[in-house]
Amino acid sequence: MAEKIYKYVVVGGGIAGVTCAETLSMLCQDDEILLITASPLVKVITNYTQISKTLEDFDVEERPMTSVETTCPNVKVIQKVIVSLNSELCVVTTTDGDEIKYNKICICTGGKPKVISKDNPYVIGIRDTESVKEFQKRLCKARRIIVVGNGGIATELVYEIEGCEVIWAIKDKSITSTFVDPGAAEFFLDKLKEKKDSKTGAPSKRLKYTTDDVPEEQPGSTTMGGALGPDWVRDLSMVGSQQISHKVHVEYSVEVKQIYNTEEFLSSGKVQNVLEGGDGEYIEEKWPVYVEFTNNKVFGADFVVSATGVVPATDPFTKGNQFDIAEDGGFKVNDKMETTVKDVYAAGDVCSASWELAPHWIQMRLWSQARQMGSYAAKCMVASMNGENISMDFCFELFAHVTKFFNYKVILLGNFNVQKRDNGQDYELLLRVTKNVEYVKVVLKEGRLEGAILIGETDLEETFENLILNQTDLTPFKDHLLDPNIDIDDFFD
Ligand SMILES: Cc1cc2nc3c(=O)[nH]c(=O)nc-3n(C[C@H](O)[C@H](O)[C@H](O)COP(=O)(O)OP(=O)(O)OC[C@H]3O[C@@H](n4cnc5c(N)ncnc54)[C@H](O)[C@@H]3O)c2cc1C
Ligand SMILES: NC(=O)C1=CN([C@@H]2O[C@H](COP(=O)(O)OP(=O)(O)OC[C@H]3O[C@@H](n4cnc5c(N)ncnc54)[C@H](OP(=O)(O)O)[C@@H]3O)[C@@H](O)[C@H]2O)C=CC1
Repeated sequence: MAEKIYKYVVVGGGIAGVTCAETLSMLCQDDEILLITASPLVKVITNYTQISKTLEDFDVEERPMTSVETTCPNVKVIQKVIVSLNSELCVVTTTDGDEIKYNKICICTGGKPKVISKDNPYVIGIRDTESVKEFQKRLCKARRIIVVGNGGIATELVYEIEGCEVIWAIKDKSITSTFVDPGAAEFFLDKLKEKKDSKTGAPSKRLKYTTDDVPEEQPGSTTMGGALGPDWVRDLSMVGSQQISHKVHVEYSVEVKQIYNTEEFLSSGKVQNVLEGGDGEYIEEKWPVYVEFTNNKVFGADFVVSATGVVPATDPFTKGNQFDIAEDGGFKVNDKMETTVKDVYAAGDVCSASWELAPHWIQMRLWSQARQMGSYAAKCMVASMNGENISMDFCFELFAHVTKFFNYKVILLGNFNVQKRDNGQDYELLLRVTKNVEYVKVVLKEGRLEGAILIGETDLEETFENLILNQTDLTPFKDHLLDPNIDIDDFFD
């Protein structure tokens, strides 16, 4: 019998992989598509709505992997971990020695948390459902934890945790710096100090599956499940062991210098630093772990959460293959989502966009981009198979992200933090702030809109999106752009 060769293979059961497989299934209804996932639960997008040209909203559900076969009958899903790729022979090998042949393959293996002091038992990272369970198990007994990092996970955690003191250690001079500017950070600070009565927002109505509902993971497998995403904190109990509501201390402009266990610390001769740096009231207590920061202050805690970003999970594929790897560790992909190895595509957190990026688009490892890349990669694979040309998807024209921080709606558009700075160009910032209600910042370059940060219910997103895309010269209207008494939609009609 002839050896089976799959025309299309997709690796990864996260948003990028599942979207890629679903799109392939739709485009090639006569072909069998193989989706290989290490995790028994896959991530599926539901309730997708396009809010505007580039802004999108959707829910994400974790479902048993077989659900993809139900909705896409020409997709076969198997739970296996890929350990190597032979790109010459177009074969991937799994932990149990199975060899799978492909014509075209898309790697969507996501990322792993970039955990500081990875082997320290008191330091944990958060990525998937299992790691959150571990976090909750520890939190319910904890009186104080240290959260290191200043991005999405840290921001969501420090806002949600109750009944446990949080020391939030950040490298920067302002909070949430991966997403917002210092002005918006200041706007958020009130919420950080606010006493929380109970969880705000409606509980998620989504179905929840756990790994107990599905077959066991393969023995010996350490591969993680898909990354968590929007709303991951909403249904979770984030309560420690103390009778306190919400107590966060931000330690600014620091990095971790050293981590000690109790014995190491007590014999280190640095006990005095706790008195100087921490709240003196805790000096009598013994903590399981002590963290010394670069400002020489030391804080004791029950455990440390390292929310310090992700490293693309390229490992099993790189050995013996000539992949170009970007500085951030991802597979470099071109404008057709092709890696530098023939017939190998990559999408989602595992890849690094290495085409000439549109002026108002940046890559951030986000749920929406995983979906967009997975879908576009599938289209590129099919176009290549059919010898057709394909133009870049419109979603890569403008960076657009909707999320929620400190219970505010947050919309980020374009070059919102002047991440892409043209040297020699003057950028002008316009601001409109109403304390506890909204924060609006726009970035102008030569009178044209470059980007915007919209916090609160501003209703400005669609107009600003158009202004960035059209590059309208706003010089004559600049003074009215953020005037709350002017209906900006009418202004530009
Ligand atoms: C706590 C948390 C909160 C987040 N919140 C948001 C948010 O609010 N908004 C937002 O936009 N983004 C958010 N993100 C980011 C978002 O979740 C990711 O960008 C996105 O899910 C990445 O999808 P992916 O498919 O590329 O990778 P993943 O979801 O990581 O999926 C990778 C898949 O590959 C599989 N795999 C890995 N290695 C192998 C292998 N060797 N063999 C076979 N299979 C393998 C894994 O099991 C998994 O199924 C959050 C991330 C985290 C961790
Ligand atoms: N609502 C949303 O949109 C959310 C999105 N996410 C996404 O999930 C992924 C994982 O989240 P997260 O881990 O928070 O990653 P992020 O990339 O959002 O943030 C990581 C943070 O850790 C800092 N950092 C990196 N290394 C160190 C270090 N050694 N010591 C101290 N700080 C360090 C980074 O600073 P620097 O940048 O200076 O290196 C950055 O502030 C990200 O892709 C994120 O975008 C997560 C939660 C919510």
